[in-house]
Amino acid sequence: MTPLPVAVLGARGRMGAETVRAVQAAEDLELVAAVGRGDDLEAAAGARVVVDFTRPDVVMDSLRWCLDRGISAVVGTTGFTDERLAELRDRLGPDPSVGVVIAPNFSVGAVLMMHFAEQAARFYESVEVVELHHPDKVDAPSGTAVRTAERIAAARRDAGLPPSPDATTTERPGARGADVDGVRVHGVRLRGLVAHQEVLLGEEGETLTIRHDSFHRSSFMPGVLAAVRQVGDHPGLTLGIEPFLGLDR
Ligand SMILES: NC(=O)C1=CN([C@@H]2O[C@H](COP(=O)(O)OP(=O)(O)OC[C@H]3O[C@@H](n4cnc5c(N)ncnc54)[C@H](OP(=O)(O)O)[C@@H]3O)[C@@H](O)[C@H]2O)C=CC1
Ligand SMILES: O=C(O)C1=N[C@H](C(=O)O)C[C@H](O)C1
Repeated sequence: MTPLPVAVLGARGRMGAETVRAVQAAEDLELVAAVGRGDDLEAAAGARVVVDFTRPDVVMDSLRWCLDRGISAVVGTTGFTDERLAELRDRLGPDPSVGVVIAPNFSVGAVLMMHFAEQAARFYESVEVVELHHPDKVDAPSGTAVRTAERIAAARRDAGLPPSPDATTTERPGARGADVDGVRVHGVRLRGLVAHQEVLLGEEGETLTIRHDSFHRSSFMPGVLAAVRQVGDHPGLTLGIEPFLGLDR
């Protein structure tokens, strides 16, 4: 079997370096380029799949480059707005020949945490999200927290639930977190942490806490490799790795 040629962008970063190691260790994959800031992107031209763990401000240029060359992409970089997704759908066109997977979180536990939170959302009057990360993270709230809040908000809307109760009338800016689709999201940045999230749900007399912890970036690799192996069979835009885990049914 010929190994699948893979390039990693952001290869000297925290996630990129972990991905380089994971691709090198996989017998069915071949690392053909490890591209960091300042390197020529053309080095990745021989890849069938590009993995991007760079920065929200550079990822779109890399994706345009991939799509212009018919290369599939697996993207963990955060910062995908509706406008960005619309541009990608537009570029992929009605009959795409390549796939783009954009996942806010590749860890199986985090995907399950979002799934469970969505299931639980309709049963509780109150819900808030707390995301906790290492202090070198540049974006807040995390992409995972934004996606979790959006999914919770949609589930609450479908169930006809009103906004979570909140009597706050005076507030220091930020004290109640960010409002994401009507769900409060709080961010913690603390040395020693990697990537963690709690979804707190409350009803009269009880609470439910759904917590996920990534203690090491190796936790993201099974999801990254599953997406790399399958993206070619999923032409067009795929959001999240749920289809690769059988969680979209
Ligand atoms: N989906 C998921 O499961 C996960 C997603 N992430 C996301 O992935 C992204 C990266 O995270 P992380 O690895 O911690 O961040 P890092 O800052 O450690 O890595 C980003 C790397 O990209 C490099 N870079 C910047 N510009 C370019 C460019 N034009 N071409 C190639 N490389 C470039 C940076 O170089 P330099 O430092 O020199 O600027 C840096 O080495 C973030 O958006 C983060 O939120 C993180 C963990 C899991
Ligand atoms: O920057 C990180 O570290 C992480 N970023 C992603 C996010 O913003 O959700 C995924 C994970 O939380 C780690």
